[in-house]
This record gives sequence, C-alpha cells and structure tokens, in this order.
Amino acid sequence: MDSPKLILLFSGKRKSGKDFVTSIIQQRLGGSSVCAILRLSGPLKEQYAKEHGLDFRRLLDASGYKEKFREDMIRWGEEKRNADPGYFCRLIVRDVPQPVWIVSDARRGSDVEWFRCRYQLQTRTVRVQASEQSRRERGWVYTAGIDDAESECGLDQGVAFDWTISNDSDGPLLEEQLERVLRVVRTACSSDTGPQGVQHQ
Ligand SMILES: Nc1ncnc2c1ncn2[C@@H]1O[C@H](COP(=O)(O)OP(=O)(O)OP(=O)(O)O)[C@@H](O)[C@H]1O
Ligand SMILES: C[C@@](O)(CCOP(=O)(O)O)CC(=O)O
Repeated sequence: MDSPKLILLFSGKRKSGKDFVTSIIQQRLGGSSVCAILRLSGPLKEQYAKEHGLDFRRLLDASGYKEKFREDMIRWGEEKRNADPGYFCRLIVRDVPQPVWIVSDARRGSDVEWFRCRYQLQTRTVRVQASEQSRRERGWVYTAGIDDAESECGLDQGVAFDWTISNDSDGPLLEEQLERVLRVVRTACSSDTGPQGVQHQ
C-alpha cells in the first residue's frame, strides 16, 4: 500500500471553495508531483456518466451542468456506499505516489473514519467555511433534498476539525490561513518519521 506523509481531508458546503482552496495548496506545495488532489466524487461521476450517457468532464467542472444531476448522483452514490462505505475511498487511493494527498470532498462520517482507520497518523481534517452570501455570489442556490441532506450536512457535527478556513472575500486573508496548514505539511514532508509529533497550529 502507498504510504503518504500527510493526508488532508477537506470538507465544506457547496460553493464554499473546496476546489479553489485545495488547488492553491497544491500549487504552494510545488504542484501535482508533490501533492495529489483526490476526489471521492471522481470515480462516482465517472461511473455515473458512463451509465447515464453523460459528459464526465463537464460533471467535474464548476459550471451548472453537474447541478442538474446532483440529486440523482447522490442517490446513486449512496446505493454504493450503503453496500460498502469504503467503496469510493478505496478507488481514489490506488497507486498514488505523491507524498501529500488532499481529499477535496469528504462529506460523510464514514469518509473520515475510513482514512483515520487506515492512516491514523497521517490524517488531518480541514473545513472550508463560507457565508451563504459568498456561496450565493459563486452560484449556489439552496435546494431542498440536497442542502439539508447527508451529502451536505454529514460533517456538520461530530468532527473536531484540525483547521477551519474562512473563505469569504471580506474575511481573514486566505493566504495567511493557508500558510498555517502549509507549515505543517512541509514539516511532515521534511521529517523522516512523517507526521508523528507534528502539531497543527
Ligand atoms: N476566495 C475566492 N476568490 C475568488 N473566487 C473563489 C474563491 N473561492 C471560490 N471561488 C470561486 O467560486 C466558485 C466555487 O468554488 P469551488 O468550485 O472551489 O467550490 P466547491 O466548494 O468546490 O463547490 P462545489 O462542491 O459546489 O462544487 C469557483 O468558480 C471558484 O473559482
Ligand atoms: C454526487 C456527489 O459526489 C457530487 C459531488 O460534486 P462536487 O464535489 O460538488 O463537485 C455528492 C455526494 O457524493 O454526495
């Protein structure tokens, strides 16, 4: 099994900026040769697109396309997860050589448990927070059945996040907040023993 030095599990509501923030972290760490961004929704969207004759690439981007199918994709993914909660987790960690893994879309307690159980020392959790106003400005529209369901609310309680990042244009500077996370990642990467004893700040 591949053994990463550090795994950052990101979660946050729709349009909080998970993709935006994780991509900055990847760039700051030196790009995709050092840091892999893994999406639980990647294999889900790929299989869903195949079965339903959809455009997989467009399901991955930040446009409105994926929103047309979100409710049904959630239902479809939950069927798989109910049968096997680690189904998508196992798929995304296959053959990942980079020392730092970012999972950009943890949504459920079972996602966090899966990583903590297998990579106890390496796993850290990061919450991306944004106001409803910021999220609306980025295109979010409240949708009953999605925004009040497990896919969006599964990690609202029950996880003591190692870091919470505020991603609002009128909030604390993003770069300064990310620097705290980056310091810990760099320390873990430069230590022979990995993240043991590396404290978050
Ligand atoms: N701090 C920011 N400054 C400028 N644009 C931002 C910022 N954060 C997010 N955005 C933009 O807002 C949009 C939504 O962000 P992003 O796709 O990262 O959110 P997300 O949490 O991954 O959303 P979803 O889960 O709904 O796909 C994107 O177009 C992104 O570029
Ligand atoms: C179907 C689903 O994977 C869509 C995720 O899309 P995105 O991370 O918002 O691009 C959400 C879920 O798994 O509950």
